[in-house]
Amino acid sequence: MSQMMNGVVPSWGTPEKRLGQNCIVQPLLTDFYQITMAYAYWKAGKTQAHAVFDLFFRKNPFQGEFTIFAGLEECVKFLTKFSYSKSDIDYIRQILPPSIEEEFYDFLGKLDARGVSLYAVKEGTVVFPRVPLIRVEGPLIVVQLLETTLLNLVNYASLIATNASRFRMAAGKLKLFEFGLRRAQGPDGALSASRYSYIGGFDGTSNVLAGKLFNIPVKGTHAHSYVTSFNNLDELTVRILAPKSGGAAVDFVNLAVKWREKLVPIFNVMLSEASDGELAAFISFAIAFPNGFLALVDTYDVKKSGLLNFCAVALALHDLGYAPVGIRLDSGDLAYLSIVARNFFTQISEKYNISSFAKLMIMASNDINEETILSINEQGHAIDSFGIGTHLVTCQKQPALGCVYKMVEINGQARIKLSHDVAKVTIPGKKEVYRLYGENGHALIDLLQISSEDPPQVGKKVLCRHPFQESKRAFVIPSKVEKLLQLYWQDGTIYQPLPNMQEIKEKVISSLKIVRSDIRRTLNPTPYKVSVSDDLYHYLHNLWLENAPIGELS
Ligand SMILES: Nc1ncnc2c1ncn2[C@@H]1O[C@H](COP(=O)(O)OP(=O)(O)OP(=O)(O)O)[C@@H](O)[C@H]1O
Ligand SMILES: O=P(O)(O)OC[C@H]1O[C@H](OP(=O)(O)OP(=O)(O)O)[C@H](O)[C@@H]1O
Ligand SMILES: O=C(O)c1cccnc1
Ligand SMILES: [Mg+2]
Repeated sequence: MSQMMNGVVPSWGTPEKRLGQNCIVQPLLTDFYQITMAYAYWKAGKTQAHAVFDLFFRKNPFQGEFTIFAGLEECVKFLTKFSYSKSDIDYIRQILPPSIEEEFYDFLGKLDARGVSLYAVKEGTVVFPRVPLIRVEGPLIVVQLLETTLLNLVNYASLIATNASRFRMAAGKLKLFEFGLRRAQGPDGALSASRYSYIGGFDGTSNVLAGKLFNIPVKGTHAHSYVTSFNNLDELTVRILAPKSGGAAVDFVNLAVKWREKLVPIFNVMLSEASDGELAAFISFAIAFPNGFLALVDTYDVKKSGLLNFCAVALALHDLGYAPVGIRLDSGDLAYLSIVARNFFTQISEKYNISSFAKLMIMASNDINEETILSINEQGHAIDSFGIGTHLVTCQKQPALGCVYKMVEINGQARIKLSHDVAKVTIPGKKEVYRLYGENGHALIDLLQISSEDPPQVGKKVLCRHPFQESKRAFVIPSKVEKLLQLYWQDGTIYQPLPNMQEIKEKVISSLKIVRSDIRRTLNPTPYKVSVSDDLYHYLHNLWLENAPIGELS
């Protein structure tokens, strides 16, 4: 059975949608320390301070070497409605100490994001460690207050989109359906999982609310409980079905039973081994959905019962002019059973001259992860689609992406965050990011520059340096230069149209194509290079020396 929602609804269209997932994305969806810092900044007279923050991550997830950036639309929408309501202020008053000056609450009540500018990489782009995905500029207090919410909106979205894109790469052209609602991290996790796995390459979801809110195709089969709820054929109260082209209804139960008897020699089983309850369940489901009959065949025994019962009902439907859809396997050796099923379908197709029978859909589910798909591919199989829940939505292999939000400039002065771990030292200053392409269309390197530097030019040699290892540098002559950070929000308006879900989905596909296959592969992928310009290299290291205290040995 399958349902597809039609009509193009922008993913942020109607007021109804605004009340959906996003009603919980509001200024109080933050860490308390942002609000205490806001007071301390205010008290310290920093209301006019102007800051620049970068949002970036340091390590790709899933032992991979790439990440898909997602969540931008939600970030921009958050800015459009960033302001504290009266009840928000009343609540903040309750949680802050009584010593807080009353004027601070007046100040908070008037805050909004009109003074903020937000630059970002396009949603759906393949991104790499240390590259600023979002640059936020504006009044210190406001841009600080945005930190937690922006990170929350980007981290899981990007993690899921990346996970989904990895499943997509493993599955090739096979269909992928997200079945994770029951296993997801709460209702919001589930909705985000459905939305961003669709962006990352899935074809549909079982999550009905996600379908309604985001216009994602909704798909579904049935559960084992539907099968176990039937004991025998006598229970069936509705027993007839009219042919698809109209006319008198026929005894559909009888038709299916006759087919089952005829099929017994093909399946080489004893009729007594096949479950009558399962046959009754399949018959009733086919009567309910004659045009979308897809049956779960592993409740009792795939070979001895499920496939035989399915084929009997599918052939009865075919007699009446309906096209059955296929089966779902949810246990056992999925590669092997899919081949067994396909062989039966092919035999029946040949014996009864029904070509469509050989192409019945075989869906597999049951705790599937990226490795299962890769292994099943190696073994050989006849699966057409996968239903994937737990491993996709919980990102079991790596449950969080570590995006951080770091101050890089205050009042025009660059800021650096030092660390004993060199990889954690921030790259200071307001920066631009350029993606430099080689002749074959593949991305060669990302280059971070101080924003006042001239952009690199096509055909002109540019020195790209490793940010921390002096000896690692390379000259690049780019065939194409792409400026990654674009302005999305300024002066209280959305500066350029936000792409819809379909466009973001396409961006993921086109963006992955520009990444070399050795960077994309699962096993020991090659790291992509992210570099700094020579000027930024010196700027960074001078500031590092200025800020690093000189120790004394004793
Ligand atoms: N051909 C295959 N190659 C690799 N992994 C497979 C293959 N077929 C199934 N799997 C995976 O093996 C695991 C089998 O799960 P498990 O051991 O719980 O058995 P099961 O089939 O679910 O049994 P049951 O439902 O009867 O308890 C699942 O994670 C499934 O995705
Ligand atoms: O395995 P996942 O990737 O999470 O995919 C979703 C699972 O959810 C359903 O059953 P459920 O696990 O609830 O019950 P069952 O496996 O015992 O049938 C379905 O049959 C899948 O097995
Ligand atoms: O429709 C299905 O088959 C389905 C939906 C959710 C979870 N497991 C299976
Ligand atoms: Mg299961």
